[in-house]
Amino acid sequence: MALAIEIAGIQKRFALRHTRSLKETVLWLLKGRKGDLSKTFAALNDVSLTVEEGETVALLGFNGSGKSTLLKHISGVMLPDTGTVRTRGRVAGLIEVGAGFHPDLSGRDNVFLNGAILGMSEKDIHRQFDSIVDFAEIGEFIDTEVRFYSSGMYLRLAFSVAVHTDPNVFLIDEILAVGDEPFQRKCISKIKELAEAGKTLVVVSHDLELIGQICRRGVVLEKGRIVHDAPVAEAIAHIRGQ
Ligand SMILES: Nc1ncnc2c1ncn2[C@@H]1O[C@H](COP(=O)(O)OP(=O)(O)OP(=O)(O)O)[C@@H](O)[C@H]1O
Repeated sequence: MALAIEIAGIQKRFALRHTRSLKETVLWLLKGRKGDLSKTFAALNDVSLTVEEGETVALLGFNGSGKSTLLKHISGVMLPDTGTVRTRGRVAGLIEVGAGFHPDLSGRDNVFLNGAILGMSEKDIHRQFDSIVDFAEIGEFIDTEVRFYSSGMYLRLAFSVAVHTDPNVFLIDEILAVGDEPFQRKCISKIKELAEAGKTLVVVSHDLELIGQICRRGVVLEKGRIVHDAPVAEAIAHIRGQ
């Protein structure tokens, strides 16, 4: 099997923003700005992960463990400080609701904008347009500017565009939570369909029941490091401390 995702030794540091006292700042200036005034921490630390084509992987871990940051590196919206991330084929999904949408454009224009960002040709988007709007159940609101959309409506349109791009690698962050129950069910069955069609899935969720249904493999992160990589039931048991 070919690799869909290959992550080698990545590190990502963020600044810990906290207010410095006037004294600390003056001392720092007097010392000729030597040293770093702001502290940093590693949100991802020496993370290596390979995912084969067709695998369904859950990223698990407590709040702040680095799951979303890792997903953003796979999608390419974030770059590592060191190490490499390689993906094969078209990568799409839902990481942040509304990312890639322009608030002043209508739903219709955003379908074209977002579809293009995700690598669809204009012809493809025209061909799929009705199906995208049908799946999203946006109806007559398709010509409304998306800044007037509710978060659930954003999610519907973004999810619908993403699944219609025919991605090789599909990424999903917690995001489904803003959809209502019928739409969530519809998304979950679509995600299962993608998995059955041999697409690679990487899912971040605290809903362990759902994760158990969708994914076969579970990767557990703790303070920016991978601490467990196992069949999903085992990874879930690890998270639950069993
Ligand atoms: N752009 C950023 N700038 C600074 N710090 C960030 C940034 N993005 C994430 N972080 C920090 O990196 C750490 C990991 O965040 P991340 O969102 O990846 O965690 P997570 O495992 O997805 O958490 P949760 O389960 O709460 O969603 C957190 O401490 C977070 O505050």
